[in-house]
Amino acid sequence: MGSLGVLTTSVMVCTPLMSQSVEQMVNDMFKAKAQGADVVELRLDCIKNFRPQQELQILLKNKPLPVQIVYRPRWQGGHYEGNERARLEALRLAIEMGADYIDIELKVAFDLMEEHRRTGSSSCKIIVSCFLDKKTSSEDDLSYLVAQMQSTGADIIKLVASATDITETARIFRLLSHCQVPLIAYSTGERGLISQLLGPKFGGVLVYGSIEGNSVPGLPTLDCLRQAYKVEYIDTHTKVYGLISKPVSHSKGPILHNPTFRYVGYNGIYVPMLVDDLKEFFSIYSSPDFAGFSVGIPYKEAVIEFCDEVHPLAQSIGAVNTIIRRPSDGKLVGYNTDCEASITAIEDALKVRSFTNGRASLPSLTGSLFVLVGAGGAGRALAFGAKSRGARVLVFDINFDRAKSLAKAVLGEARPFENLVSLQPGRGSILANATPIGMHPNTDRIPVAEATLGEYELVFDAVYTPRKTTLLKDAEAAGAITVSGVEMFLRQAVGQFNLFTGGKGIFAF
Ligand SMILES: O=C1C[C@@](O)(C(=O)O)C[C@@H](O)[C@@H]1O
Repeated sequence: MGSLGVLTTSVMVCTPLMSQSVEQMVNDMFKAKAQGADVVELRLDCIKNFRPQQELQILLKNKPLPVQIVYRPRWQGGHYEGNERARLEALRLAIEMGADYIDIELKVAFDLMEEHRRTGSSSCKIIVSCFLDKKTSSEDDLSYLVAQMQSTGADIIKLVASATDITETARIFRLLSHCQVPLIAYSTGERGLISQLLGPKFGGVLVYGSIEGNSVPGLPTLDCLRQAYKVEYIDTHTKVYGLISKPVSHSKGPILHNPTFRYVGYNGIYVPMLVDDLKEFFSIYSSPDFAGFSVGIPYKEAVIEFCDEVHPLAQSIGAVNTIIRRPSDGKLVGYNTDCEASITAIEDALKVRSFTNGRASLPSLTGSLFVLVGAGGAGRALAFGAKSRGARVLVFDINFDRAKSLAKAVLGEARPFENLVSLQPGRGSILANATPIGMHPNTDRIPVAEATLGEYELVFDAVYTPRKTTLLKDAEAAGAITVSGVEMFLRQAVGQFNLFTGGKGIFAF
């Protein structure tokens, strides 16, 4: 097992503040400090009717931690629309007044740097920055820009590119690894999030995090960076694990796997990966640094094609939710930890009910009717689990062919989705939802008719955000035993964690 990453003192966590008034900006600086920021970026261009002379003084006098001053013009994606001379004058003033860092755009950097060198006795460090808008830039373009920024003599350079696909972020990692000058580089948006989280592994000097309640897409919160990811422990040896999914932001995987890695002293990080194209993804992130993956909706079946080997259970289910890059030969090996996770969660709930009712015999699924809604990756795992315990599986899916094919594989039955609302399953049946119906943000939907819920002995929902879905609430009201997707989530994650760390039986239920 790897050892915990080395505590790096070089990575700084910075909070961009876009407050609209100076008072709010000062308040937010204190909030950022309390939440773990090392430095704040003050976006002067967001302050309404900003008056540099008076207001810079207030900001710099009251700063509780080092500040980066940014006065971003419209032509670089900011809000400042006024005169360019006045803007540069404000930046000069900030240097004189004791700003710790000034951010200047590449286009104006040569002149300002020259002036700073001539007059410069100040300790203010200059960040030369460049923002690339929507269109994707080639790696050569990016390297050229970095070289240009470096040639200004900047203390730090900053490059921000938008990412239309997670694979574009790999360019950022290569730039970070090769740059001679301290480099801040990241891709924006949800697809670029890993550039923030993994930046320190590849040599990035700064990670951005937002204060609670001011969330920005693609920007983790300070609390998340400090508590879940512990960015200060990420080093070049840190192994990367990620959840490949779309959507991905609902996952609780990062807040479960990261602290657990640390708890057992394993130098790993687990990050959400919003993937659009599996083929492209696996071809780009093929290095041993990317040591393993969880697989979420909608990719659990499709991902099999990209595995070099598939564990027999996952092969028979036809769905993989865990992939390990085998250290000895780099091959991708697929597993399924969903199947045992979901079935044992259901069995344990039945056992608990049986004990509390004082029944002598242990309940079993043998012979029960198992009504499954959703024949995707999670549904397949449930169907195979139920079948292995001797249940009769009845499958519904909006895609009837998909339902039929799963029913055939588990010697069960498929019925058209429209029939689900009128299904009368009979007492003692089990209902399992394996569709995203009811998942955040569309939490008020349920996959079956509420009136039929009273017939089920147990209702399971694979959805775990929210923890208690509307389906589970209604089922509980109808008297059924309910099993939350959180149970399945935790159990599959334990299986995954043991595979990731190679530490057989570290945790078990
Ligand atoms: O179904 C799930 C949940 C999950 O997608 C998540 O949300 O973290 C992770 C998957 O590995 C697992 O099979």
